[in-house]
Amino acid sequence: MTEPLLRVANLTKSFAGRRVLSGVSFEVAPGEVLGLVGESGSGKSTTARCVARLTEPDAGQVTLGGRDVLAAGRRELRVLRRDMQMVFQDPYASLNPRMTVAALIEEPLAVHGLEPDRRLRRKRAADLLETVGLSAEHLDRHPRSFSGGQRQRISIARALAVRPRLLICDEPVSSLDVSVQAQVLNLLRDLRQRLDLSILFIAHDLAVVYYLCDRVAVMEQGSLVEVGTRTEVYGNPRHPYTRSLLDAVPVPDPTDRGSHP
Ligand SMILES: Nc1ncnc2c1ncn2[C@@H]1O[C@H](COP(=O)(O)OP(=O)(O)OP(=O)(O)O)[C@@H](O)[C@H]1O
Repeated sequence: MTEPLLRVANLTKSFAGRRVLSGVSFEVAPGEVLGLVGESGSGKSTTARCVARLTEPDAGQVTLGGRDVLAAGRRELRVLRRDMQMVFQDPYASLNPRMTVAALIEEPLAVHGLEPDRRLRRKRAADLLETVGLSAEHLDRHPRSFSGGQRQRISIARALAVRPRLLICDEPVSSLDVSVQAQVLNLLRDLRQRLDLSILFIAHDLAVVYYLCDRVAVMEQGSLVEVGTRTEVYGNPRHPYTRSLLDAVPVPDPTDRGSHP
């Protein structure tokens, strides 16, 4: 089996004495999309934040490409974070409204010292906008002149600027209208293939996860209760919690589709 890109083992976290994560373990292979599903409050965002070390877990291991994320010092953590970029739920909150699109996309390049030449940085920002389905003409505009879906495309361009190997997407389409959700999901699906990206994709919407993910991990009250391929989990859920999640919403019949989205 291929070496996983991301390996998470026994992640544990409490806030103010209340256990929020209890021994969470999973892996993401190179080029794989793993969906993390579960009800609100089950611990999905905390898991993502612990993986990127935006929240310090109490215990557990996280390795990215075999490198220990939780033991990394400041400099090494910066390098590791370049390889795992996050896309958040709310593109209205995550993009600084005072910055132009060019500045927003160029900022991570400057932070990581990746493209010192100003002209080349701008060229890269223009290319990235086209990669996410926008146009270089948008470079000098501010986030306020874009719709929610366009802003999420800008967030994705910003995340891709440093050429990460892993995208951690925390509910990236749940603040968008349904028709726009489909466009952003298509973009992620396309990017994953074109750039050979791995994605940890967090969502409470099971249909969205079914559409995009190869494997699915189901989280209940801070524990993973089931991990399997999309077809296994949706077609033959083993855990009662997974069954109750699936019963609550209409999800496409997995036997209707091929094995790959
Ligand atoms: N910084 C924090 N301080 C205290 N409690 C927190 C903190 N962050 C998260 N929690 C609590 O941890 C639990 C898990 O939250 P988390 O956001 O990880 O769940 P989630 O599955 O992502 O839910 P949602 O879909 O609503 O974001 C919740 O009860 C939440 O209130």
